[in-house]
Amino acid sequence: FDNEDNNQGQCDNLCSIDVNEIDVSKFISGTSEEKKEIALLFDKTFHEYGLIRLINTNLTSKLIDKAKEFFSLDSEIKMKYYLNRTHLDTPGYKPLGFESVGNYGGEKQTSSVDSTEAFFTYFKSQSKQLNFSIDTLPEEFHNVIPEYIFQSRKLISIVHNIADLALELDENTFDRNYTSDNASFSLRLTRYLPTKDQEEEELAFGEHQDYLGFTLLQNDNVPGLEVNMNGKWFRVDPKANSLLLLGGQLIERWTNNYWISILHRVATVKQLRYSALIFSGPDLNTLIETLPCKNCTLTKSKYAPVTVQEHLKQKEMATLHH
Ligand SMILES: O=C(O)CCC(=O)C(=O)O
Ligand SMILES: [Fe+2]
Repeated sequence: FDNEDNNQGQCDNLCSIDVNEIDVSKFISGTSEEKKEIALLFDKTFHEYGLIRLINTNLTSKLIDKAKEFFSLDSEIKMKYYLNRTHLDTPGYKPLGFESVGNYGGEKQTSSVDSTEAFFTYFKSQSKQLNFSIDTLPEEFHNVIPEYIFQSRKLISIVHNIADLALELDENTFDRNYTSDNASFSLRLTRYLPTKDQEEEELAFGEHQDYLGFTLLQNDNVPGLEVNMNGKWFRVDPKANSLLLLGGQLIERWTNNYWISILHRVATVKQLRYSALIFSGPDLNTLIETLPCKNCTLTKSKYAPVTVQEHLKQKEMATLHH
C-alpha cells in the first residue's frame, strides 16, 4: 500500500491509495508454497487495511454492460420489476428516490436528492438451482445474472479458502457456514447519477461498513469510491479487469477485530457510475463467535456471540434510528 500522491503533497482533494493485489488464478493453480505466500499477503492486508484487489478472477464485466442497458430503459419498463420487500426471493428494481441510501451519519451528508437506482437479486445456495424463476428477471439479465451468481459464489469459496489458510484454520472453516439454503447472498447492481455541477462535494452513498461476510465490488472505470484508513479518507481509483474485496462486520466479529471491516463511502462524480456488488452472508442461524485463530484469541473476545439473524436485526434497528 502506498499513498500514491502523498509525496507531491498535492492530492487536490483526497489522496488516492494503491491497493494490494492478489492473483486468484495463481492461487488456484499455485504450489502450496505459492498459496501460502498469497495467504500471508491476504492476512497482512486484512489486518492493516481491510481491503484487497483481486485480479484474474472468473468474473467478467458483461454484467455491468447489461446493467447499463437495463438502467437506460424507460422508467415505466423498469417499474414493472419494482422490488417487493416482502418477497425478497423475487429480484427487483429500486427506483430513484425510493429510499435515501446509506444516510448513516458521518461528517459528510449524502445528497439530499437520492441519486441512485438499483436492481437487487437475493440468492441462497451454491447450487445452480436458483431460488427464483428466470422469468422474473428483465430480459437483459436472463443470461448474465444466473452466470454471475454462480461464478461469484465460486469466487467467494476461493476467498474463504484463502482466509482459512491465512488464519491457519482447518480447511472449510469459513465456507461450511454458507452452504445451506439459509445463507444470505445478494447481488446489488447500482447506477449513480452524476452531480449537477455543485460547488459542494456530496456523497452518493454515505459512510458505512458492510454488514455481513466478504463483499465483492466491481465498478466500471469511474472513480467515486472512498475508504477510511486510520481516520483518514482516501480515493480508490478504478482499475480495469479487477474486483475489490472488503470484509463486512461479521469478519470483524469472527476475528475479534484482528481483521478490519473497512469504512467506505461513494462520492458523487461528474459521470454516470455503475457498480455490481455481491454481499455474502452465512446461514442465518450460524453463531458468530471468535474463531480459534492465534491472532484472534490474543485478547478476550470483544463481542458476545450472535447469530447472523440477530446481527441483521440489530443493524436494521440501527438504520431505522438514523
Ligand atoms: O458502489 C460502490 O462502489 C460501493 C457501494 C457500497 O459500498 C455498498 O453498496 O455497500
Ligand atoms: Fe458497502
